Amino acid sequence: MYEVKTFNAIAQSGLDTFTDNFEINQTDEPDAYLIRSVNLLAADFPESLKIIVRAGAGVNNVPLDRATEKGIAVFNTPGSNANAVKELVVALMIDTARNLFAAHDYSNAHTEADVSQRTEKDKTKFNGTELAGKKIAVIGLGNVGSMVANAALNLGMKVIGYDPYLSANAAWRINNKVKRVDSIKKAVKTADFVTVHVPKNENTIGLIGTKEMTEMKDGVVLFNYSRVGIVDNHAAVKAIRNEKISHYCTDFGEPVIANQPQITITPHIGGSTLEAETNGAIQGANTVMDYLENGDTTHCVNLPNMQVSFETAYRITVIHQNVPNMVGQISTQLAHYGINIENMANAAKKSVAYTIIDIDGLNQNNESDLITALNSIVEVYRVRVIKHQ
Ligand SMILES: NC(=O)C1=CN([C@@H]2O[C@H](COP(=O)(O)OP(=O)(O)OC[C@H]3O[C@@H](n4cnc5c(N)ncnc54)[C@H](O)[C@@H]3O)[C@@H](O)[C@H]2O)C=CC1
Ligand SMILES: O=C(O)C(=O)COP(=O)(O)O
Repeated sequence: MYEVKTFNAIAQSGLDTFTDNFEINQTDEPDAYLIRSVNLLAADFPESLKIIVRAGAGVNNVPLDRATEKGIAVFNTPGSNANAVKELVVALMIDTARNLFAAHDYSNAHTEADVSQRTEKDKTKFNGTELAGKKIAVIGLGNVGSMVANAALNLGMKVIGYDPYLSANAAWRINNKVKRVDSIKKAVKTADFVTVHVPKNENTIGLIGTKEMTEMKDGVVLFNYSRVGIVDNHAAVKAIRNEKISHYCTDFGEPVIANQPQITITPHIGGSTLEAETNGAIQGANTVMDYLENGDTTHCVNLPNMQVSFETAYRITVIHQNVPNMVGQISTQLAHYGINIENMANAAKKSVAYTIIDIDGLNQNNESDLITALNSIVEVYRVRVIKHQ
């Protein structure tokens, strides 16, 4: 029986996905965390913890290097909430183009009797523009960005995309009418709307700052539905004052942008739909089960992605440093305990590697000695022995 501790609101349909081999509880010694936006950057992890699954996209709330060194695999559920973000960005583009929030506030501002009078009175104040024919720059063309780009094309917009690290899979999803360019400057130069859909990391903090805003067209509408800090909010406030930006929409409030008519702040609700929460929770539960029962690492963000069919009675998995002679050291220990390897796979991702060893026989008396011996290899972060279900 594996124990799963949850943080944040995890959809019941996801919790119901777990089989009887898993128990959801708030134990201090869980095998798995299933989380959303909880900030774990300063958290201590219990020794029992083997996997953290972020139901959603962004893993900037998890200390990835520290998790790796503790032998904890970290996963996300890519794409599970992308459509929700896309629809919100499209809604806000229409809102800003048609002055929807201001029009709503105007109609309701006074007494009930005023509402009908106001219906015709000042409507020219709220004249808008249409999206068709306008240009949008999409920075980051992954799960969310590709959907925003394709939706914008369907609305009759011209779309320019910038993503220097685009995966082949993501590239297939993008309509070939999206014009791809090789710099942010080229992407934003003539765009009426600029939207950013990149992960938050050391390379993307301040990705859109004063310099990039200066390169934008006067009157641009800017969106940050990625993370706080990817767009420099201080620079955005200045650019609004200078009439460079006409409206800024973001999912991440900060005091510097509070209570300003040209700034729309939503309280991090990009992925908050019934459908997205359901997708993320079900995908997350399946990920927890697959890793704990099979050792597979599809969509793992800190280990190489491996999927090896589990045909034998036992599987040994080892998370270790990516240095020479690891496979040699591991197989020497297995030989020492008289264990014959049926199948072995090894892959690396930057400084970390993952080895899967399938075996048919394991003397139960030797199991803990074997684990101790493998764990005593200094470059090893974690060893697990999984019994075939
Ligand atoms: N507001 C909300 O509720 C939500 C926010 N997000 C945020 O949006 C981000 C993107 O989400 P997904 O599209 O699902 O992730 P993704 O991983 O599918 O796509 C991210 C894309 O950004 C690209 N990229 C990375 N660095 C870049 C750079 N410097 N310049 C241009 N492109 C760059 C990558 O190549 C990738 O194609 C997440 O990391 C998360 O922070 C995601 C979902 C919900
Ligand atoms: O998936 C993401 O990256 C999100 O930002 C969604 O966050 P949430 O799960 O709604 O707290």
